Parts: sequence; structure tokens; C-alpha cells
Amino acid sequence: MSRDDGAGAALEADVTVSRGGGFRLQARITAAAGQTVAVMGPSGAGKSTLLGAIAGLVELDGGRVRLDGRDLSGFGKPVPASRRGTVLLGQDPRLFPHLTARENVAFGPRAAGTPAAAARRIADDWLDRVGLAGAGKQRPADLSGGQQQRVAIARALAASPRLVLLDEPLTSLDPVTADGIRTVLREHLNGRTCVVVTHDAVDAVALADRLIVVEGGRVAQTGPVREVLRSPATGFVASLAGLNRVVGMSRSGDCVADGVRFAGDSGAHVPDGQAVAAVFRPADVRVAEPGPAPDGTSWTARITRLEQTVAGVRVHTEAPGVAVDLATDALTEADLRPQVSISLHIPAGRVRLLPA
Ligand SMILES: Nc1ncnc2c1ncn2[C@@H]1O[C@H](COP(=O)(O)OP(=O)(O)OP(=O)(O)O)[C@@H](O)[C@H]1O
Repeated sequence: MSRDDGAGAALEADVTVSRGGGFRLQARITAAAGQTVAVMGPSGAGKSTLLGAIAGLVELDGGRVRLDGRDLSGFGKPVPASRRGTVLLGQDPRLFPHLTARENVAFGPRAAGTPAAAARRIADDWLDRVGLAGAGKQRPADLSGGQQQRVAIARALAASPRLVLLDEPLTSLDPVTADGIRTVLREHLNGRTCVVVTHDAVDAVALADRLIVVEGGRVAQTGPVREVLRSPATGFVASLAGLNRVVGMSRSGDCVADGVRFAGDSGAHVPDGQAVAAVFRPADVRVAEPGPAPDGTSWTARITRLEQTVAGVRVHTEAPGVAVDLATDALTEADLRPQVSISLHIPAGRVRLLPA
């Protein structure tokens, strides 16, 4: 936990929000005091709407937002955003351009009644903690995007919020800068209650205890981050985790989809005739010799498209829809073009079966 702050407040939000175009968010999100929860979902799923509803910036149609049991949403008389004890930090640092970095960070403590000299000390301390010691006199225009985002984090945390809301705080930064800021966030979110919206599973793993996946305005899956990513309940979650998820019917402990049998691990037993998902890594699929494999687990599929990757190429096939990662040295002999059929195979023990 950071030195000068108490633990954050427990969040319990159950919100219904209607937007234009028939979109409706109906989601429940909780975070224990001091816990960071990541929210992921496709574009337009309602993630920003959810943060806005918690922050008091978006009006609720139903439900409530509670912090440490106190209802902030009281219909007709919601607690205004500025008095909720929450801070919302987005992609854009939105610093006050006419104030120095120090004045930006001191803003929250000053607004809370801290005398000027003490607020300046707090600001300098926070600038130091986010790696910007000595930058206090600079104005935002003199700082890089990454430095501005550090100031924004310092400004948000110097206000001693009970709940921190982050909306894709690393999206507009280059990978190296994002990595530095991720480290700052990991260090300083420790012990605070935080909800972080992100498109990057790396952020979820690095920053959060739990993951909530929102799709089409509803919670599609929730649980400890690695558990959710390891056992994707939807195609979107599988894509986040970089996994194939093929849905078929269970037969004799395997998953059969589009006539292809995916041999399940011996540990899972799903009764015959139920919907089941075969989950496996694209790198675990191999190009096989044409013709049936001795264990009957190879199949032929048509290539739909090829995607260059750093290590080689990702081949997408249909019926069933599977992604296959091939390293550069495996490419030389294979005829890989859209519309061409290839034989594929997965070595035993690489497929997990999950109820679908
Ligand atoms: N201010 C607004 N007024 C009306 N509709 C809105 C408003 N903001 C968002 N919406 C709509 O609400 C839905 C959810 O949008 P939201 O921005 O919450 O999604 P998101 O998951 O955060 O998406 P992204 O990942 O693209 O930021 C979308 O259909 C969007 O068009």
C-alpha cells in the first residue's frame, strides 16, 4: 500500500443504463477494498458507460452504486461526481495546460483544503514517485505524452481517492512508454480499489486481481484474471487469451465440430451430446501429412486468410474455424494460400474441453 493512504473503499455497482440506438448496459461489478478489477470487452460493449455510471457522469436508469455500503446513486439526488471520492483517468491526460506539473498535482489536495505549502510537498512527493522528480515547474506542453500521463496519474492519486477508475490509460502510448507507466500503476494501485478498462490482456494480468468481460452490455464472464483467460467462455475471451475455441458436441470424451474430432484431455468428462468447447493454442496445431493420422485426429481445412506474425505466419481456416501459428522455418514446404486445403493435427494432450 502507498504510504499516505488508507485502503480504498469496497465497490458494489449494479447498473442499468440505456443509450441511443437501443444499447442497454445491465451489469454488476464488485471490487473488494484494495482490489483492482479489470474490465474488458469488444468495442461498443459498454465499458466506458460502466465507468461513467460508477463515476456519476452517466445517469442510471436503474440499479445503484455503493462505496463502502453507502449508496451514491440515490435516485433524484445522486452524489455528484466531484464528491464521490472517485477519480477517472482516461487515455488523454487532460492536464490543466496553464498550470505547472506541480500545480496540476497539488490541485486535488488544495481543493480538499490542504494549505498551499503542504499541497506543494505532496505534489513533489507524487511527482517523485511517478519518476518525474524535478519536472514540477514544467507545463504540460513541455512534457512528452508519457510524462503527461505520469503527471495525470500523480494528480489522480494525490487526491487520495477511495476508488480509482482508469479508462484505457495506456492505449495511446508506445509499448516502451506503456510498459513504464504500467509499472508505475502496478506499484501505486497496490492497496487501492480500482477498476481499469483495457483492451490488452497484458494490462489485466499485470494490474488486476479479477477480470470482468462485458459483451453487448452484459457480463459475459468473470473471475480471477488468469482463470478467465485460461477457460474462455466466449469467442471474444478466447481471442483475448490468444486461444482457439471451437464449439461442437461431446462424443466419447471428445469434442466433434464440423466432422473433426478434437481429443479432450482425460481429466474432463462431459456427457455425450452436450455442447462443448475445445480450447487450444494456435501454436499447438501442426501441419500434418495428407491422409488420416494414425490416431484419427488430423483433419483437412480450407485456408481463409493468412496473417503475418513476428515469428512467422498465422493461418486461418474454416469448418472448423481455427487459427494455426506456423514459425518461419515451418513454412518452406507448405503451400499456404487462401482457398488451398491443408491437413492439420494437434498432438495429444493439447486440447482442453470446457462446457459451452
Ligand atoms: N454519450 C453517449 N450518448 C449516446 N450513446 C452513447 C454515448 N456514449 C456511448 N454511447 C453508446 O453506448 C454504447 C456503448 O459505448 P461505450 O463507449 O460504453 O462502449 P465501450 O465498450 O467503452 O467501447 P470502446 O471500447 O470502443 O471505447 C455504444 O453503442 C455507444 O454508441
